[in-house]
Amino acid sequence: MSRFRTLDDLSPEQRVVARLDLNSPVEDGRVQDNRRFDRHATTVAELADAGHRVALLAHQGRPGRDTFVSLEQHADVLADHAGVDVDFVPDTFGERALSAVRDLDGGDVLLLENTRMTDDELPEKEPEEHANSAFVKTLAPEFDAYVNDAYSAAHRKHASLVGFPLRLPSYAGRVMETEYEANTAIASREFDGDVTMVVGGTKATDVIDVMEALDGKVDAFCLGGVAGELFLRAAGYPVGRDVGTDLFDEQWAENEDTIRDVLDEHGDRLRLASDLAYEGPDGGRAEVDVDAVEDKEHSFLDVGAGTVEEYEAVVRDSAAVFVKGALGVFEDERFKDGTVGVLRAIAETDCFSVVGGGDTSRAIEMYGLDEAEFSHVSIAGGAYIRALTGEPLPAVELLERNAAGEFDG
Ligand SMILES: Nc1ncnc2c1ncn2[C@@H]1O[C@H](COP(=O)(O)OP(=O)(O)O)[C@@H](O)[C@H]1O
Ligand SMILES: O=C(OP(=O)(O)O)[C@H](O)COP(=O)(O)O
Repeated sequence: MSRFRTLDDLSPEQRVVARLDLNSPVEDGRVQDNRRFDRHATTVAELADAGHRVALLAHQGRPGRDTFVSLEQHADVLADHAGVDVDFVPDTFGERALSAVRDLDGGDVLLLENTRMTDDELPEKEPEEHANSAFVKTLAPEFDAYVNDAYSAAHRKHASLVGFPLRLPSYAGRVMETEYEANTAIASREFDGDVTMVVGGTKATDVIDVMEALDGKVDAFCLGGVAGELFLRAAGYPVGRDVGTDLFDEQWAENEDTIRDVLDEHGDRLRLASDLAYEGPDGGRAEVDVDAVEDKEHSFLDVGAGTVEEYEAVVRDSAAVFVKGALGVFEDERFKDGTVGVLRAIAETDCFSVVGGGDTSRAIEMYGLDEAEFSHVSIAGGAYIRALTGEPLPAVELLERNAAGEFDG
């Protein structure tokens, strides 16, 4: 059971300031719709339907990046998903914002401007310091309650995430609640059978951290992606070729010793690819057994058909499966088989399943899998990794401390 309060504990008709994570891809200045809008819409609609006056805080991008844009478009996308009007004010805690907040009636929803456009938001500081920032000190008195729904940003110690619980009664939104429960399940739940982790993607350190942290909790790790190739290299296979990328050699140089140690220590639990896929001479998918690979002759972009079968069998025998990172470059249809094959096996199996990581979970809709067949599809990347590895999430800790009465009076 969670140790924070939820929307079930919120008194009626409150003035609520709610923190969402609407941080999204931006292409040619257009914000791309994605799961984050749909998920947060549940919390927003529930707050509006209950008659609260609702002001929303969220961020987009970081200063200096192309994705650092206003939240004006986000208001419309969110409104479409939530089925309620979402007004927008291009101000976060200045006079225009305060005036719009004071004009809210019960059931109204207002999105304030990108929190990262204020100087107070981004510095990673202790909650006490953030609670004394002009941002938090100005906004907090306008509200009766703070709701944090931004699980996927909960690893950041930013003002809008850790400052308000020192000043207002605080509650987890529905996204925060469900993400927390599913993503900590590997550490907090007992499963009646084997627990499997499917780990891939591009970041070797993510994979290493997860494997080290979950050693006692996981019966089998099925490896793929760039990380899988680096483990194959440690096992003596000449794979992992950089062609115009710095995915392999740089990560190898930085992590070789750790990868070798993990392989020595946990080798009996690791499943490495027995075959790999690459672009053949005719431009189609070609495959080769890892035993037959000549010195870095190909760029491998997926695990091979034999490996997919082996991993599918492991999944079918599991009571719980957690996924972090793709097994191949699934965005290219030729190299989707590993990622999609394993996801399909999970969907068809009656196991507890969590799929995390923004990129990997995109494969679900890209290839027409039914999200409802998974126990949980996380909208978090960095926070999901931290939950899996047991690292604390500062914003969650603040909700817990608030519920424990630490800041009352
Ligand atoms: N062999 C590979 N070579 C290059 N990229 C790969 C390979 N296998 C997987 N990927 C890429 O890994 C990405 C997902 O990696 P990552 O960012 O670590 O995971 P997530 O976003 O799910 O947390 C996918 O977009 C995929 O294209
Ligand atoms: O998208 C986010 O994290 P993610 O890329 O790890 O999923 C969060 O909104 C945090 O954003 P940040 O990594 O710019 O602090």
